Amino acid sequence: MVGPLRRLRTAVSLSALGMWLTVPALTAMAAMLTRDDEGVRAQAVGGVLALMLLPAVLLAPLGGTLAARVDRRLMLIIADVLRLVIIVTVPLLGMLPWTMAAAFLVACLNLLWAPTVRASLPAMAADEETRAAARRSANRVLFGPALAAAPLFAVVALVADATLGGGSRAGLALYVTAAVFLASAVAVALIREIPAEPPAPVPAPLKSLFQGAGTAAARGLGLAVAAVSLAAGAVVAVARVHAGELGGGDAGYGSVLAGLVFGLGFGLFAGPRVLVPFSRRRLAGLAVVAAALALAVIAVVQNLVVVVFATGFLGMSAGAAWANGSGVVGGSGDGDAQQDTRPSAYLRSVALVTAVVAFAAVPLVAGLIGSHRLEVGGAVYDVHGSGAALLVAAVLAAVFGLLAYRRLDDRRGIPLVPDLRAALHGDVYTPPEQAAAAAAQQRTIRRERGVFIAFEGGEGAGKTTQARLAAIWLRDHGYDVVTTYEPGATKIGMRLRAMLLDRDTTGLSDRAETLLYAADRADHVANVIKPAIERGAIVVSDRYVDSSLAYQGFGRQLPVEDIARVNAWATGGLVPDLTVLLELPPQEGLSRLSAPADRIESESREFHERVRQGFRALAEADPDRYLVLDASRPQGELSREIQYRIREILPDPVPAGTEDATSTFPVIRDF
Ligand SMILES: Nc1ncnc2c1ncn2[C@@H]1O[C@H](COP(=O)(O)OP(=O)(O)O)[C@@H](O)[C@H]1O
Ligand SMILES: Cc1cn([C@H]2C[C@H](O)[C@@H](COP(=O)(O)OP(=O)(O)O)O2)c(=O)[nH]c1=O
Repeated sequence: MVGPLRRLRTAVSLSALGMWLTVPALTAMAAMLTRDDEGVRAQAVGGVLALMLLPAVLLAPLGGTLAARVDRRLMLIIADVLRLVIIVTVPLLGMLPWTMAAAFLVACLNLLWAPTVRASLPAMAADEETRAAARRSANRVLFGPALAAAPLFAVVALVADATLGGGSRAGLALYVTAAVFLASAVAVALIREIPAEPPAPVPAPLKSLFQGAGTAAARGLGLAVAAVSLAAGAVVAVARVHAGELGGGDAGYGSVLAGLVFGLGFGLFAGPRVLVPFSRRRLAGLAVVAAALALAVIAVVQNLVVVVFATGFLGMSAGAAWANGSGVVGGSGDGDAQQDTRPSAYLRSVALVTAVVAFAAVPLVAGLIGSHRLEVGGAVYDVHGSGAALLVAAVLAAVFGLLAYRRLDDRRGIPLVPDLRAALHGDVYTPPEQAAAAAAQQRTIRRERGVFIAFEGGEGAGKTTQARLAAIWLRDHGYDVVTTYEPGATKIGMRLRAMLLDRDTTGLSDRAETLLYAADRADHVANVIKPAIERGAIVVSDRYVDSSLAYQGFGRQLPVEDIARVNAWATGGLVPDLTVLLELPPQEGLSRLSAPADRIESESREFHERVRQGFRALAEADPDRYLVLDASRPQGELSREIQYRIREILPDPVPAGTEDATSTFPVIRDF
């Protein structure tokens, strides 16, 4: 049954193409019929557009109910044929009132046709899986052809310009549209049967609007949606007239519409996928403001190419605002009636009603303002009514957008620019005060527990020696000390160490090596370091995270931030209280070693030099946490310096609470 489904999809796509073509074709006709009076012209175009949306606002549920009563195949054919007939009569009669009536009637037929399509596509599917896919693809079938319709209209307009005289130009697009409907009707007729599936109920836009948003987030988004719908609606409403003023004609009009639909499609697709660490709500608000700015550019810059690109940007911003916004309220955002929620129905109603208002009001305002020639300081400006009306709409959209941004903002008090910059680098921004407070809190928490000291440095720098000396000294002072090392301090760790350091391990990728060290570390922290710290012990570790940053980051030249992130996750963010860095030229350290070189030790000289520089850079970036020592100095001197520094961070050797216990100790008296 996949065959018939595909055939139906093709037929319906053709019909959808016809539906989208009627928009520019009918508006162009209206513009042509009123070409002598600029004010009337803008209003005629806006009127046609508003009439095309009005049925969706007023009659949407009725269309759905009616569609459910008639045989689907018949309904699709009737809708195609009637639309064809109406469209063909428009250029034949060449009258504005009929053009406007045609817009309304075609839109009513669209209203019968669209729910039929939604119910028919899944019904043609053979099994449940294809049925679900067909249901999901219904939007693509209905809206996708808009992408083809705008450029097709532009091409038809160019052809008409080149071949036909003034009066019949706008007619060609309508004849093409009629032909597309005819092709669709024939294609549907060739399909033998379309089984019925119970139709999904179509919500009433005005009722949704009246019922309200339901949630505060949806109310904020309502403002955002109103703003982008106003911006996009304003452009569409005056695009024909504005393109004419900029010397573009119908082809220019088609290009502007193409810019809008392609931008919109791209924004809907890419919107949720960009700047992933960034707040979706903030992004939705910003996208609205961007759309308003694009509208201002369209209003002010009198150049058709700029206008086309700015319209594309406007569409993209509007799409991104919609996609991110409807994600916030949990709606499907793509008009899928199957999973409709109250907020998403509300948002769609807001979009629809605002667009109708924009279609009707923006040309009216344009007509009221009219065209003027301004002379400011010798320079002459042509002020077109359409441009001025767009500017008014842009200001309104910007105000709505800013209000929406403020209402939606879920990161109040966090400055936008660093937040954006961090998101561009793939991070979530934390303000310095917050980060410092968190770090301080972490430090006090750790202090109340145990202490964690790491020894770092290149090969043969003396880490093992100094860690051992420090542990002996601490134990002498009555501390519970755990000495440990990386890699390989746990059972699993030992096996990882063997893999990592065995010279027979060949071809291990740098990333895999990083992850194996991190895996060893995760096990080490969970099973050795953390339990010891929690019971109040002092942990002395020979190597820790910084080794990975230096060896795998600087040595292997992998992105250091990535390694830091992986290790932060592996260790649950455990950072040493003190890191002792023993600094030594690699040649000197390597020459101290007696055992045969392992896999890492036998790396090149440049590798070890980079590791050394890496350690230095890490220490410089966080001087409070590091004690950097010249490891070529005598052992005794070094261990004394280390002791001085450790003393500063040591807790009271008698654990807190012990004194209380002692004071209540029964006194032993000698009777
Ligand atoms: N400050 C020092 N000066 C000279 N030799 C040292 C010093 N510290 C350690 N050594 C020697 O260098 C070698 C490597 O020391 P070790 O502590 O195992 O280094 P690491 O653990 O950093 O690889 C050992 O033979 C050790 O005795
Ligand atoms: C902990 C760790 C070690 N290494 C390397 C550095 C060393 O060359 C090697 C083993 O550590 P090392 O301390 O040199 O072991 P030993 O002193 O017992 O030979 O592992 C990394 O590359 N990344 C890491 O994260």
